[in-house]
Amino acid sequence: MILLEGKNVAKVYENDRGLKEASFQLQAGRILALVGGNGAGKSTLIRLLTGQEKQQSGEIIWHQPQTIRFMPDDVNFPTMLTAAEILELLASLKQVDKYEQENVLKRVSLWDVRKQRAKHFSKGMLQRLNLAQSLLGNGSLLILDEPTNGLDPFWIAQLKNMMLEEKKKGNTVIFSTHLLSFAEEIADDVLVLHEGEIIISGAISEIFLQENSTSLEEIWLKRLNL
Ligand SMILES: Nc1ncnc2c1ncn2[C@@H]1O[C@H](COP(=O)(O)OP(=O)(O)OP(=O)(O)O)[C@@H](O)[C@H]1O
Repeated sequence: MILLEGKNVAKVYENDRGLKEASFQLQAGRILALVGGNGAGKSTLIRLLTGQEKQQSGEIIWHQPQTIRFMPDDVNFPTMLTAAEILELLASLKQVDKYEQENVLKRVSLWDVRKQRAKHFSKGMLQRLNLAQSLLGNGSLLILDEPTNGLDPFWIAQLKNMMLEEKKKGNTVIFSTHLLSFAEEIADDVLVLHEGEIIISGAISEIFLQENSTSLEEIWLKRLNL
């Protein structure tokens, strides 16, 4: 089932970077990887999907209205607050009760340190708090911008499980990453961006069949004639 369609969607900044006339279809109930190098346009596309920015031209047509849960890549928590206070603040915006807050803090192993101020947290702990806030609530579309940033291999494996749990519940997951292997392992669909343009898109299994390859890296390099 189609979740949304983008038709010639463009958001180009003054430096001529951003997203250039992208057309795409995203499927509901699946895991989609937005892949690309630095500055490829992944976060720009995510900001358009979350409504943080508006495209300059083209349109995004939602076939199914969604409540979005979002994990940004550049979160600035008020670190004078404790982890529990930060989560409570964000939970109140989503009207999420104490029980769910406790569950989610346990899920990311921050329950024992919930009374510590976030300024004493490591990068990985802050990223887990960021993940925790995105898991709160019932939004059927979970968007994660570079969720593996700062996470060690154990937590990357946990993150994978959480994403698969979301899919099992019937939710849609969209995430951005530089890590092709992570995308291959977890995603059903992929959209590869390069300098603001989509160079590969579709179901990963079908792309592998068509390209007679089982490596996104190989296909990506071939597309770029490298
Ligand atoms: N607010 C902005 N003003 C000017 N240029 C911007 C702005 N936001 C993004 N850009 C430019 O658009 C391009 C795409 O940026 P974007 O953040 O979407 O890339 P990305 O694929 O998420 O990259 P990264 O992996 O490095 O986070 C970049 O070259 C960046 O310089």
